[in-house]
Amino acid sequence: MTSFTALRLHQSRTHTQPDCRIETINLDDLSKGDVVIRVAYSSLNYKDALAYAGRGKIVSDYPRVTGIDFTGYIETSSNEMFKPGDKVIVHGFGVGVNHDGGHAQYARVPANWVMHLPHGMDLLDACSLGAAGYTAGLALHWMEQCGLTPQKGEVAVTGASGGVASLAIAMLTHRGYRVCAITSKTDMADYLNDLGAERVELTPDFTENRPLRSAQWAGAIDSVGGDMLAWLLSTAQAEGVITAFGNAGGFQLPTTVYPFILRGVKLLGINANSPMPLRQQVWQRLHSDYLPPRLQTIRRVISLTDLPRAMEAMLCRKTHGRTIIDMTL
Ligand SMILES: CCC(=O)SCCNC(=O)CCNC(=O)[C@H](O)C(C)(C)COP(=O)(O)OP(=O)(O)OC[C@H]1O[C@@H](n2cnc3c(N)ncnc32)[C@H](O)[C@@H]1OP(=O)(O)O
Ligand SMILES: NC(=O)c1ccc[n+]([C@@H]2O[C@H](COP(=O)([O-])OP(=O)(O)OC[C@H]3O[C@@H](n4cnc5c(N)ncnc54)[C@H](O)[C@@H]3O)[C@@H](O)[C@H]2O)c1
Repeated sequence: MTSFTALRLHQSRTHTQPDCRIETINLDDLSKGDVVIRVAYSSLNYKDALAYAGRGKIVSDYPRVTGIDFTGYIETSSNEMFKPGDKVIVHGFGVGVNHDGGHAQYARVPANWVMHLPHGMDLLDACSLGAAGYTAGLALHWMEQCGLTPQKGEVAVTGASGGVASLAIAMLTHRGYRVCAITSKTDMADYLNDLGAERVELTPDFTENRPLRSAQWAGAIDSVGGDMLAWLLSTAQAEGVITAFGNAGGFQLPTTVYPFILRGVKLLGINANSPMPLRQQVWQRLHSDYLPPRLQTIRRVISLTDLPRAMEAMLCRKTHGRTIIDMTL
């Protein structure tokens, strides 16, 4: 492993969008850590696409290997928790943002960011879940902690064809929830029905901004933010539970206090960068009762060379499901 291939962003002298290069680098080029991992799979998340485009304050310094999640084998470790060949997953902790990430054949990270895969889980399925599956699982975990059950009523999932949302639909329907998939893509109905959605609705018209509307949802999982999240709050049932983790459609929240004080609606914030004990708890469930079926339908496997094109497509809302990078291709 003297040298290997990586996708790195470099600061551009002329543009806010960084220069993206697939290049040969050495271990010494990577951020520091006591564990070296041979990356088997990494994935494309919205945050990687934002980093690629230089949008938002995602990457703190350059050059930077992108990739906020990955699975692979321990190559070397000076920490006794890990031995060569162990199967592991890494996501969060600033990986791919202020520490080199998973869009490379090798990654080097501190040992306390690394998690063994749940026993029996394979590297491809684990990466197909990745940060996205963890986010969907964490949302479901907190919603159920707040009393959501399938008997309470329908659950809405917005940005429905996206990575987190596709996994959320498969997880929810597998657990017996009735799901309404809300999408702006007219050609995605068959895909969303295949994942188990009972109904597919097009993004509503937000022009009439009302504090409350007819109550529909016992719960909602929102990738979009902005007007969409405000609309979900205004259409939630009494004691409905809404999880917010996304900003794909905007970061403002033009709402009122009425859903909270007249219907007792619960708005839960979801941050996938959780402490390790919570990660381990949710990952165990992702390998048991939360394990979504249909991962093969949700994932598309590409090579590192194809990744810049996939990032462009994600920014234009032309991707669906999860995009997985196989580092051996
Ligand atoms: C997988 C996870 C995801 O996909 S999350 C979605 C992708 N993330 C984004 O789009 C957010 C990108 N970030 C931003 O646009 C900016 O950092 C935002 C949030 C607007 C804040 O910028 P600005 O108003 O300039 O403030 P600032 O950078 O001086 O920070 C203010 C205080 O907030 C903190 N902060 C910043 N970023 C984070 C973060 N990611 N997590 C937790 N805290 C954060 C800063 O440290 C700062 O606090 P302090 O003053 O240092 O105590
Ligand atoms: N809080 C966290 O820890 C956390 C973790 C993972 C993802 N996220 C966020 O969740 C969101 C989804 O991430 P992903 O990786 O699934 O991305 P994705 O691109 O796969 O999915 C986003 C979906 O939202 C849709 N969308 C975008 N703009 C829209 C709009 N204006 N109206 C309606 N739909 C719109 C897209 O078409 C796509 O289907 C992103 O905002 C991401 O940053 C947050």
